[in-house]
Amino acid sequence: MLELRQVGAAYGSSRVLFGIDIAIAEGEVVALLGRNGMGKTTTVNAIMGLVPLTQGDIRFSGERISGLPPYKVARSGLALVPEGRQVFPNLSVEENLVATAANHGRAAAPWTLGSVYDLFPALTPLARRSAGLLSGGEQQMLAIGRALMTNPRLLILDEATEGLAPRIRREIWTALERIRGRGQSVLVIDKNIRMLGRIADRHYILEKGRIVWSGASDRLLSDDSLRTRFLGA
Ligand SMILES: Nc1ncnc2c1ncn2[C@@H]1O[C@H](COP(=O)(O)OP(=O)(O)OP(=O)(O)O)[C@@H](O)[C@H]1O
Repeated sequence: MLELRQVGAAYGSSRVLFGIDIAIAEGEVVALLGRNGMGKTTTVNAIMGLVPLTQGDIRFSGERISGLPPYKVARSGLALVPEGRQVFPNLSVEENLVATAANHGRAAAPWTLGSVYDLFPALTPLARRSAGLLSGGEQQMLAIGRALMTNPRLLILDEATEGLAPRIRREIWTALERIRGRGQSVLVIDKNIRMLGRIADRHYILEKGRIVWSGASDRLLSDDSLRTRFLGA
């Protein structure tokens, strides 16, 4: 469904990605791993059209999406929950959820307000509260809920559990398991290798802008030297 072929990207003259190949099939949950500064966020920003490519191309459902502006990439059925959870602070929770709602992926059983509140019950009593007044964890749930309401064919999560209290992290991981259970395709960046090992089908490890390893969860979890070498974990 998503295919990156020899993707390169740079900020000005500073090259960050050097010919990356990634493939995600329909219904797969794939993790992108690597230490800080290795190019994970740049990769997802390149997918979303937020960073221009210096080489290679990106295809989604067979169509070339590299070179398209971000709104067209989103319309093709991709949704990114960026680092630092971006919600509209002056809109209520419910207004945030409906503001960009759509069915870009033409889902047969689309996400609705009801199914998002069911996924994140903590949001239900907050429906009318301004999003800017929510805690960090509630804002993250809202950011994920808002992305789901666009009914993306591929959901991309960049550090969705970063900086949150353990209880909230657990709620988000549980929600991700349920999202996965609906057959949603997901590309996820996170530092929690154990949880990713449970949730993701396959993993890619980025090191200085290159994919240095890819494989299934059991291989990642059983190979201590691999994790120490590339992830410091
Ligand atoms: N807007 C920018 N302008 C210039 N350089 C940038 C910019 N954003 C990131 N970089 C650099 O690109 C490299 C890759 O950064 P990126 O954010 O993609 O890494 P990451 O793997 O997502 O790391 P982290 O976990 O810290 O977010 C780093 O060396 C970073 O300093």
